[in-house]
Amino acid sequence: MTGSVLAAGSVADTPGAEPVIEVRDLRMSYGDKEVLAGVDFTATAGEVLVLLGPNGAGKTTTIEILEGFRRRSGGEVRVLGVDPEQGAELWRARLGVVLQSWRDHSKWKVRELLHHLGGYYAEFSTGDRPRPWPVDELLEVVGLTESAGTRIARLSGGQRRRLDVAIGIVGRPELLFLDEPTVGFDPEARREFHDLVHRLTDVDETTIMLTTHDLDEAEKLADRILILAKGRIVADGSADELSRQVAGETEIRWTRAGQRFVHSAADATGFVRELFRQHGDAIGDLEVRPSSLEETYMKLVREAEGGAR
Ligand SMILES: Nc1ncnc2c1ncn2[C@@H]1O[C@H](COP(=O)(O)OP(=O)(O)OP(=O)(O)O)[C@@H](O)[C@H]1O
Repeated sequence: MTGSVLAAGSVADTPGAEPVIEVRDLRMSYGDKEVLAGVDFTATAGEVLVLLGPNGAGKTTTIEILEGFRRRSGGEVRVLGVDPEQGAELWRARLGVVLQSWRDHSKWKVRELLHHLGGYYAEFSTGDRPRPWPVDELLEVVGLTESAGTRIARLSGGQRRRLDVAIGIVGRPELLFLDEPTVGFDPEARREFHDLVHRLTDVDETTIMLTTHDLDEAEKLADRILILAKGRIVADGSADELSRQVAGETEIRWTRAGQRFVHSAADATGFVRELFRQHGDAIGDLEVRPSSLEETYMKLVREAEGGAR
């Protein structure tokens, strides 16, 4: 890997300039089956990246490779400046990983478990980032204060997921991976979780990479959305940037003579101009709506899969 664009130390002299995640031409096959066929992206400090893609696209595989839990077939990866396959204990302490629900330790009480796990991070404490997160503060942050003395086996699904998040952040990670974090959350828990994500990035400048199938959630949380399809990143940008990337999707609605009309146009401005030229004052209730993330997502995935638009 010597001489590559990812060579360690290439930008190390400029504090803060080094990307938190750098992925170049990442490839992964399971046996004969190629799941990742050349994935490229970067993440910078404090960004929230949302990885979207159809079932089986390779989102979990990608995240597991970045976490150092899975060996890649090819390509170059740096996470916090380190190849995850070489990641030592100190590197691991700087990462937070929220796995699917924490099933063991069901007899432990919430506070005990967090206190216990947090203990492992004390030796990695720094002036900038005192570790671990004080348990009471952490309980407050994830909304589990009232369940502090509850045995894990007795938590509801949503509370358990909050505990998963608490476990992921107890070491005050610089980079946090969340794989479908809000599955099973009720709307209130979901909103609180979104607030928590914003707090983590605002207060601690934590970089967050998460997967979800909830496009509304993606739109609310993401600084950048990555769409993975057919083994590649087929779109990379904010929700607005992605919708601009997809042409012909602006929806125009209006009423005229008591009737409702809907039309999709690539050149919405031109269409509206023509509409007024023809019908002028007869036009009412005009709405021009850029395509939703769902429409954009569907279109980009279908294009990647070579299907009909
Ligand atoms: N350990 C494994 N051995 C063989 N194939 C695997 C393994 N793990 C995943 N796969 C396959 O790789 C592909 C990608 O799986 P992955 O779980 O990464 O996708 P995903 O995008 O996270 O999917 P979902 O949205 O359904 O969670 C799937 O076809 C899956 O069956």
